Amino acid sequence: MKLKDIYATSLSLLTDLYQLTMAYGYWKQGMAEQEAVFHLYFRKNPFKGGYTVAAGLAYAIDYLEQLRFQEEDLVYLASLKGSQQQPLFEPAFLDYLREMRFTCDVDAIPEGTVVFPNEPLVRVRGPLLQAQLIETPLLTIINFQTLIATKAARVADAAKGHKVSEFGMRRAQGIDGALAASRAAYIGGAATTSNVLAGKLFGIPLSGTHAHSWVQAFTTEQEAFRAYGEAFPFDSVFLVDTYNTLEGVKNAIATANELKQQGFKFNAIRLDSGDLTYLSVEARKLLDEAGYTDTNIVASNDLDEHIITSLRQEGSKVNIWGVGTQMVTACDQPALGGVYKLAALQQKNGDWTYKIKLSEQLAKTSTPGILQVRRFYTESGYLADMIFNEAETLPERIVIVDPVDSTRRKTIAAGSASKDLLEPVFVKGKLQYTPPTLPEIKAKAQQELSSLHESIRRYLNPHSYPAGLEESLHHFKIDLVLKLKEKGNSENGEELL
Ligand SMILES: Nc1ncnc2c1ncn2[C@@H]1O[C@H](COP(=O)(O)OP(=O)(O)OP(=O)(O)O)[C@@H](O)[C@H]1O
Ligand SMILES: O=P(O)(O)OC[C@H]1O[C@H](OP(=O)(O)OP(=O)(O)O)[C@H](O)[C@@H]1O
Ligand SMILES: O=C(O)c1cccnc1
Repeated sequence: MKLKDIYATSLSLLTDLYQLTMAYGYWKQGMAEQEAVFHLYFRKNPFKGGYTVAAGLAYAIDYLEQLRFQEEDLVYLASLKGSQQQPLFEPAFLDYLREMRFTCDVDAIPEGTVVFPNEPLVRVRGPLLQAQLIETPLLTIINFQTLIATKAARVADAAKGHKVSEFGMRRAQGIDGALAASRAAYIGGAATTSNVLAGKLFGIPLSGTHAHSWVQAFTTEQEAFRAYGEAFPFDSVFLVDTYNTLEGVKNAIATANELKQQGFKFNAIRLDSGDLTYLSVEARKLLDEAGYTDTNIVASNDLDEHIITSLRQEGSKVNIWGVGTQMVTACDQPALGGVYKLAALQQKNGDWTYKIKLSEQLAKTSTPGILQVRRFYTESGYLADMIFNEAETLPERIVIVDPVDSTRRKTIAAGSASKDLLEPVFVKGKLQYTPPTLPEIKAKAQQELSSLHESIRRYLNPHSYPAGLEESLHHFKIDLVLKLKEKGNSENGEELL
């Protein structure tokens, strides 16, 4: 298998084996077409933060649009054997998969939206077999991009309006990790990427400086700067720390002076080691004294939101931040714990049976229903989010209950402005949604983040945004949990309304 073949292959087998074994089981039981509702949501904001930025929907749409079992996929599935060397799947099931077309309804919260724990980012309604099959790919796409967009939003917030350049490809989790991270980091707040393929594929603006090896390749540092400056008279950034940082700044200034007559524009220097506050302050003095007051100072070296905050508080003169490893790998929390849970199943008579997954911890108990998220807001920002069952009538008086601590409640004044966050994306398998462009998604994320109170955006013990269950849904869920516990957990987690 060559790399190019990986990128050309059908993605229909990009799922866990158990999705296919369950699909086979549902098909054998005659349950394949039974209408089901699943929700994709996470339980905790990443990085001990107060918010999350949704991302990855455009990838998920592409995945769902191509979902169709190809002959090569079916040949592979036909080759799979069980422990007694018997075929894992019978041919008639593979014929079913061959004819299968995606026919689910998918509703999703648009990319760039600020979201909170327990809110369905994606709701899938359709034939049980199909809706189950797509669990793993939806999670792999949405979990990762949402995580990285959130990390990037935190980094950009720390930079307080300074440009953040994403430099992460070399440390990213493989090729797709690098590409998806560049996309998500751009959504979250990075202004540019160094990943040229991400520039080509997604239209993200590129930026870059040069490496230490460039300086090492010449006899002297000044020769290296001169050569680079001649090659890029308007776009050079000199990396000044290969030997001695402040001597490097002086060499950069001398080179800029030399090339001035040729119209050279002294864009920036980059610092990549040492005490970035001290060195940036000293570098700024040298640059200003030489008349280069507009020359920028880029810093890199394992930066994250906390180091950037600290450097800013220390009075650093850095005004462009190159951030790689920590942002694209989300080093301090390398996965978002998004899950995909069955919440309702339709009976033959058309009635819904609501489903629940119990857990010892209430926080991990899923929410039954056909859920929607309603966001209440005022002119000055977001007020609260309510998760409710769209299939039931809402009471007059709106009370939102924290899903983990039911003593925390918020009553919403009648007539408050609101919008529902889940939007139709696929209707009966047909795409009905025009995905916004990447710059539009990025702009939305910026606007959304600015609607959040500062106390929710802070890193340390952020205020928790009121996002919870509509009161009657909360009661329904708790009653169901209690009933199931009484039955000793041995019976199906379900309730007919
Ligand atoms: N003034 C500062 N305040 C807080 N953190 C800083 C400051 N200056 C640099 N840092 C951070 O401290 C860490 C320094 O790491 P380390 O000591 O490994 O780098 P270095 O020795 O300076 O450079 P390198 O190993 O890349 O040559 C980096 O994450 C850097 O961003
Ligand atoms: O530190 P990051 O946030 O990941 O930013 C990207 C890093 O990649 C480059 O150096 P590289 O890591 O190749 O070498 P270095 O560690 O010796 O600087 C660059 O000089 C940055 O330091
Ligand atoms: O352009 C840069 O300066 C760059 C790119 C990738 C990694 N580190 C730095």
